[in-house]
Amino acid sequence: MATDTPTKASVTPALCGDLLERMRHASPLVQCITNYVAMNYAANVMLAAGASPAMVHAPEEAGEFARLASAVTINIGTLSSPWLDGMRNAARTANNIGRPWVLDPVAHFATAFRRQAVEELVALRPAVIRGNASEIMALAGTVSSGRGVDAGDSVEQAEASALALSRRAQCVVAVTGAVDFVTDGQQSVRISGGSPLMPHVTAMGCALTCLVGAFAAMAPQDPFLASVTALACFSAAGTQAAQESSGPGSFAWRFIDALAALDTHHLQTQARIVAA
Ligand SMILES: Nc1ncnc2c1ncn2[C@@H]1O[C@H](COP(=O)(O)OP(=O)(O)OP(=O)(O)O)[C@@H](O)[C@H]1O
Ligand SMILES: Cc1ncsc1CCO
Ligand SMILES: [Mg+2]
Repeated sequence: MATDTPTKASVTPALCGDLLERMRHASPLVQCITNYVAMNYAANVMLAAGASPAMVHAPEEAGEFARLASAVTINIGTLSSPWLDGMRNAARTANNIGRPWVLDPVAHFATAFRRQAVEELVALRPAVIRGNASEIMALAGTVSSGRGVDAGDSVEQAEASALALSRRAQCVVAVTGAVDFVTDGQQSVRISGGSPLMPHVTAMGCALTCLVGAFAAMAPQDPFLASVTALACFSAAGTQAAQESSGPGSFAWRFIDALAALDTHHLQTQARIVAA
């Protein structure tokens, strides 16, 4: 299908391929504060892609560790007070020393604790917010149908919210689902591919957030390119893995193999990135 279709946006599959190559070569250290569910899968996804993940979240060390990392990712999936302290410390350090950090506002609309935590974290200036459609709609103040960690809305329904959130929070917003949407408030793209099996494997979105961090580490001045590249890698690996999978179990491990085997040329010729 449409391969290297020129986009009005500044991102092309060729640029994504170059960034993948550079990321693999540098293998950036990324501090991933993610949830108990995602930790193992996300670390394996990062290693398969070529990054170096470290799941470091304790409040006593999260801020100190952020100094060592080239990017930080923060996911509130299994939030608790001490974890929130660690998140604050890491986000503050990242800001102070100019490291990009990525926010995944898992089910932030569900409880007052989560809502307040995410409000505070958004104020700490993430470079990218990555979430599913319901999470992004709710964060923009739109009525949404999310239930727990799963989306109840389509990405299409969330696009206007993503744009509004991007302008308000002054960051890139990446909404994922059947066709992903990424915007920095000025330029937007849609990325298609992947597989309907993906929402049936827990923590794929959380792992993707970590991968956005890996690319942001390599392109701190261009979080839009970093986000699109991570999403394009997931789409390409997801399409590939689904061809041989008999269900979500085999898909989960085949996806890791497909990500490790994803070559730059394949990404450059097969990525389906279209200006929105
Ligand atoms: N129906 C679908 N078809 C193709 N790809 C999909 C589909 N749904 C989700 N994806 C892909 O799955 C990945 C994870 O996105 P998703 O929106 O499911 O995250 P999430 O809801 O935050 O997941 P989790 O909270 O379980 O980590 C993305 O790469 C996205 O493009
Ligand atoms: C299932 C689940 N519960 C809290 S976080 C998480 C991983 C998917 O977001
Ligand atoms: Mg999620």
